[in-house]
Amino acid sequence: MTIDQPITTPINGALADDPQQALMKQYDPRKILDHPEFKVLSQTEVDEYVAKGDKETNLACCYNEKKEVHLVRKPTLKPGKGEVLLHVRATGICGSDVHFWKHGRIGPTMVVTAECGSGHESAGEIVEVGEGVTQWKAGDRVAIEAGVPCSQPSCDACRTGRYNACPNVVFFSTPPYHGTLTRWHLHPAQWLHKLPDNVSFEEGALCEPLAVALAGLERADVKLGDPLLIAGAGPIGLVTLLAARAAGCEPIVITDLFPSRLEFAKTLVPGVRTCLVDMKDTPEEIAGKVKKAAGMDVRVAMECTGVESSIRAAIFSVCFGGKVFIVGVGKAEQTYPFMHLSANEIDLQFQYRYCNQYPKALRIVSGGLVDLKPLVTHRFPLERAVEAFEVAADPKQGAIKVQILDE
Ligand SMILES: NC(=O)c1ccc[n+]([C@@H]2O[C@H](COP(=O)([O-])OP(=O)(O)OC[C@H]3O[C@@H](n4cnc5c(N)ncnc54)[C@H](O)[C@@H]3O)[C@@H](O)[C@H]2O)c1
Ligand SMILES: OC[C@H](O)C(O)[C@@H](O)CO
Repeated sequence: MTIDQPITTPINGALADDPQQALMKQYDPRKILDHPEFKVLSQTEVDEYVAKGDKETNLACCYNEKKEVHLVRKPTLKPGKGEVLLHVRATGICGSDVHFWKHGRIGPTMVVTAECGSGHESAGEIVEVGEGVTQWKAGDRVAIEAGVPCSQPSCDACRTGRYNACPNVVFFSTPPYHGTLTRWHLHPAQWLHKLPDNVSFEEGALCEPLAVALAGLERADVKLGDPLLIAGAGPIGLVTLLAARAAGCEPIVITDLFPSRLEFAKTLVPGVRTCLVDMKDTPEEIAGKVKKAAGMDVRVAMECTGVESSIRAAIFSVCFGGKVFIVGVGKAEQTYPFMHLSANEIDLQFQYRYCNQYPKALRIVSGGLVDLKPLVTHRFPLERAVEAFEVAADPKQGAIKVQILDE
């Protein structure tokens, strides 16, 4: 089933002889793009695969620099030393996947310059192990860690365990690296996490956004009984809500611009207090609503929108000595109320992905502290991944988490 293919041309200057860049070389996107098997598929060709009941071809979903999203046929590469080949069984569409499709970039460095495979919220089943892999066998069910750092002793970030800061991390579905929204995916054996028997592939895939939430709550140092604000009831705000409830925060106030998102939050966590934000509200007015809903100033605000006015509102919502923890990603330059921050000893803290969170996420889900299942509102087979993207990108569809499943 698998083909070995040498690297041909470099992309984005990613190739070098530096041992620290070995991983980037291993995941050089040109291995896929230059391969004779690689092909952008027309709808007719996709329909033919469906009509034949084909479950072998390596279909994947790519976005590109022309702001298109489509299915492609990819080569199925053979697992090398230390790698495994996975059958990806569930993948969630992340806001960043949609953003790369629609806008072609996130910030100055993550730029779509070619066909790029989407998806990094995935779980799957091992089908083949490469040389030297002893910890896994065919049939094992795993959550796929979305970012693989270089793990070189010369890398401070990796050596000290803060591997989200690794400058050479291969983060799947972040250009130039292809994603995990594909039928057959190669992955380093040590960056997989065994799914407990009572955790489904869908929940395993959701451990990626849960890892974001857990990293945030851990670094924000939230404690039992902390009054908490969560700004934004998108998937990240909602997994943060689930985890914050499990961590014992009380009261929790969640904000959003859409009543439907707040209603969803209430069904997810009964007892959560909600606060509808009007675009015309000033940050001080939003803070007034939040305090009224909480009945007090909150101690920590988990900001999950990245929107400047929402961050300002969070700053005005926290108590003296409180903290605004910014998970959301927004405008490159933003203005915050310096004197208010200073006179109230408010900490601002930021987050870039996560590290060391998957094992904890899986324990929490397996142990029943967090139920991720209700977050999946839409499911599509791999062959209909483009439709899945359209639903995820259209707010009128009311999706929370769209997942692509492959039997
Ligand atoms: N720091 C990280 O490592 C990391 C990781 C993943 C996601 N993110 C970021 O986290 C944010 C949330 O991700 P998501 O997938 O939930 O996004 P999303 O866009 O699906 O959800 C954002 C939610 O915030 C709401 N919102 C927007 N403006 C608001 C405002 N002014 N006040 C209140 N609510 C408002 C929206 O209605 C929406 O429901 C994004 O900015 C994303 O880029 C950061
Ligand atoms: O959870 C991880 C995030 O979605 C990624 O950092 C993404 O924003 C770009 O790589």
